[in-house]
Amino acid sequence: MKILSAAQTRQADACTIQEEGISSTDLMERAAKAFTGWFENKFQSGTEVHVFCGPGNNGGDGLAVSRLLHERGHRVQPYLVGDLSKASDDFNANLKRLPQELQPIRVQDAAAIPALSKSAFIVDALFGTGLNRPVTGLYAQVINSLNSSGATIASVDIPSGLYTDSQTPEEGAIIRAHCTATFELPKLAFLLPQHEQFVGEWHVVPIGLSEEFILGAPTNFFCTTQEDIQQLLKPRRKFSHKGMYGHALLLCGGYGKMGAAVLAARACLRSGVGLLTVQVPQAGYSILQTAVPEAMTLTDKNRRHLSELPQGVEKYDVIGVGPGIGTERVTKTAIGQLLATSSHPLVIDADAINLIAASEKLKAQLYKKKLIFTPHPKEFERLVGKVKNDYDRLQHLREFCMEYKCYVALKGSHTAIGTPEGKVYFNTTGNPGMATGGTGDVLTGIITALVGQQYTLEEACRLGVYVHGLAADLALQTVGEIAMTASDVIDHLPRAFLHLTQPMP
Ligand SMILES: NC(=O)C1=CN([C@@H]2O[C@H](COP(=O)(O)OP(=O)(O)OC[C@H]3O[C@@H](n4cnc5c(N)ncnc54)[C@H](OP(=O)(O)O)[C@@H]3O)[C@@H](O)[C@H]2O)[C@@H](O)CC1
Ligand SMILES: Nc1ncnc2c1ncn2[C@@H]1O[C@H](COP(=O)(O)OP(=O)(O)O)[C@@H](O)[C@H]1O
Ligand SMILES: [K+]
Repeated sequence: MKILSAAQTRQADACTIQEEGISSTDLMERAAKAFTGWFENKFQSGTEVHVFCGPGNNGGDGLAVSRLLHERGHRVQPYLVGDLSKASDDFNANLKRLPQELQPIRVQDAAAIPALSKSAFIVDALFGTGLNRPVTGLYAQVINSLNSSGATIASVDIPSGLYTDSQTPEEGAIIRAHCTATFELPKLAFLLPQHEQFVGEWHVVPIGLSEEFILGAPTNFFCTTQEDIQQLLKPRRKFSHKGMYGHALLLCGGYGKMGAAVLAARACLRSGVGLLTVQVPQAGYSILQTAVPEAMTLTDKNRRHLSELPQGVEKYDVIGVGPGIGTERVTKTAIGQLLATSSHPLVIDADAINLIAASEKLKAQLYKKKLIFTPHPKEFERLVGKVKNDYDRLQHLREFCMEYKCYVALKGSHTAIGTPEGKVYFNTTGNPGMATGGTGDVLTGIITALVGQQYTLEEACRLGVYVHGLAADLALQTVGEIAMTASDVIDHLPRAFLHLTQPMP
């Protein structure tokens, strides 16, 4: 699913109106109905709803929502905020359509807002994607007052004051919504951790914008949907054998961190790899053989750390390296050898990233390789330097991938997958139960297995990250967020793959 800019969203609205031969008021009615349906579904009926409307079309939506909620039996109070001399035509049309009983309150001073009960609902329709400067003055006072009211805030399209696709200036006030229903497509701002406090839980509500326009609109940003992933999955062939699903090598584990190798290996095997060899320091031999009998185990000459590559490293179809390996000098030498000798795809995680990040010599060896990096945000900053904010991080992600022609799965709540073409795919599965040691090792194992099965590097990243989060979402039903461990995620990989391979409805 594409993510469009604010400007493209306006064009999509205009194009839809022209294509369908409808008026902009008709499209607004559609948007208001979609919001109202979502709101009622979420909050049930009979509630007290205060709708705050700004002067533009977002405010117009608010007025239409007020009318529709009133018709459906809610106790509704609309508010008109600010200078109405500039009100949009569709705002005015919807103001006229308000029934007699709904007398709006004019707010020209934040003091005009009555105290709202904590059980009340606020619909935030002050500004949408047409915001063109930071919110200050009266509007900021209103926003601050609503934020501190304690009532539940539901934003129409986007929390008012938040920029859709670029950094909101610090001086601008922003609504802190509990939830947001956005029209047709997710907005880039929703996917960034720095906006969690503003956006809350968000949902996309379709309003039938022009498919043709969306299809042709250029963008670098996408959200991965289940449908996208189901189209990527390759069924196993009846006469296939293990040799057709790749022989993967994992270089993982170190003294005291052999669990990282076990987790990556178990996840790799649960993700369909044909054969798996794991090389661990000598101290890990019995651990691996006992914990993961399906994997072949090689030992390093070093007792505690990775220090060498196995013989015949070229025979493996893919190599996953990093979890638990530490940053000893001997390990750095081994990573250097790996980058120098292997022509096969590498999945590079954890301390392998840290070692590369700290060495210009190793970085210089990254060119012309088939590489996937799976850093968390700290590891990513070690690679690219300190970032200023989440937009800056995205820009660094795109530049790093374009420079080294590599893939990076930048992990987080919405893991962002950067590609050599400068595109970014945001993941939509996963939950905070995954914020626990070892879940990243699981991801390394999954992606390594998928590359081994001849998925392209891009497919392996998107599918791997999606199924990793899906397994955790399925684990929620039995273990919940608090008790979830990395092993629970592995244990739910079978259900996650089953879920994806079942026929689409
Ligand atoms: N187009 C369609 O058909 C559909 C659109 N839809 C809905 O429309 C929304 C977009 O509407 P929009 O483009 O009218 O912009 P909107 O967000 O209401 O704000 C613009 C107004 O605010 C003002 N203003 C801006 N920044 C300001 C600031 N910091 N402080 C103070 N004022 C500021 C600006 O005035 P000016 O810049 O001239 O001062 C102008 O008056 C979209 O999110 C969706 O909800 C849906 O109904 C589907 C159909
Ligand atoms: N709040 C969250 N919501 C969704 N996914 C999360 C959340 N926190 C962490 N994750 C996922 O969990 C994994 C954590 O990886 P990482 O930090 O490398 O852990 P470790 O190094 O302990 O294995 C990543 O895939 C990340 O996307
Ligand atoms: K809004």
